Amino acid sequence: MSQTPVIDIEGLTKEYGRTVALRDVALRVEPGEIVVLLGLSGSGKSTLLRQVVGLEAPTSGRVRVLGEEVPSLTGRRLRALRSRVGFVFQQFELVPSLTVLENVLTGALAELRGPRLGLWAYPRRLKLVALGHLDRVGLLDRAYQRADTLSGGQQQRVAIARALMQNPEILLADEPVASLDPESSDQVMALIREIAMDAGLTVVCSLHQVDLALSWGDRIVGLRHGEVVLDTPASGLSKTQVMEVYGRVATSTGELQAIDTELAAAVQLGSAAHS
Ligand SMILES: Nc1ncnc2c1ncn2[C@@H]1O[C@H](COP(=O)(O)OP(=O)(O)OP(=O)(O)O)[C@@H](O)[C@H]1O
Repeated sequence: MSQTPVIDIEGLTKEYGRTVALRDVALRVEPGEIVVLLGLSGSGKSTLLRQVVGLEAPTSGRVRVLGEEVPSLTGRRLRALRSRVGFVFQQFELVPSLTVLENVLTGALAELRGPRLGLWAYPRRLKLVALGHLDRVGLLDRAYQRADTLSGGQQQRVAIARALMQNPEILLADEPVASLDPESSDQVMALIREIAMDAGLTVVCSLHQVDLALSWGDRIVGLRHGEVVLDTPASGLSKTQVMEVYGRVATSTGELQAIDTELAAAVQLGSAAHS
């Protein structure tokens, strides 16, 4: 018997003027699944993630998340839903001049209602929780350092610790490794997967690298021009099969070239990692 999905999207269309960013998208995500949204730039990945937390209204369709009809939520009920969904971004979005620990603590601001200036302003209980999350992401020894003194991969791990402060049921990650080198990318994706498995978190993560999607996702949902063109378990799937799907649906030489370039880069990275 299938469980109640944590995300249940049907017939979702989002238009920005004449641009159709999402067209009749259906996506059902079960508790604990790690779903990778895979697609070239502009395929609609970020738009879809924004819909999950009600950052924008859909043009049409249904978006149900954790049992709530997201487009109908406003005010306190929308904030309540968002507090159950952690978000990690490509550019980390840390406050550079604050310490690592303060950045993690900002993840609890919704619970505290209102800003806090300085470490002393946070309850000791939350500071201990934040230090625990920093330990979990391997950065306990950096707690009192300014965030901007860390590497990109470390900053993304701080952002993950910050998201964990919400004790989320879903983690959304929008191209979390797009600014990182291959080694840090792998580390961050491994960490997201480990944390999700430990905590029973549901993850929806957008990526444009086929290799990473196959290594770290349970399921791959391929988007192209706002439409779902692939929805399949990752295990047993080869890079060539993924690219074949994109190849079949590519409509222009330019698009095929972009796909080829991404595939070549993925193959190169894969062979470099294994040599
Ligand atoms: N606020 C907006 N206003 C107008 N058009 C938008 C807006 N947001 C997204 N779009 C358009 O919608 C389409 C999908 O964009 P989206 O950012 O969701 O793609 P993406 O797959 O996340 O791309 P990337 O990997 O580059 O982030 C694109 O054509 C984009 O230009």
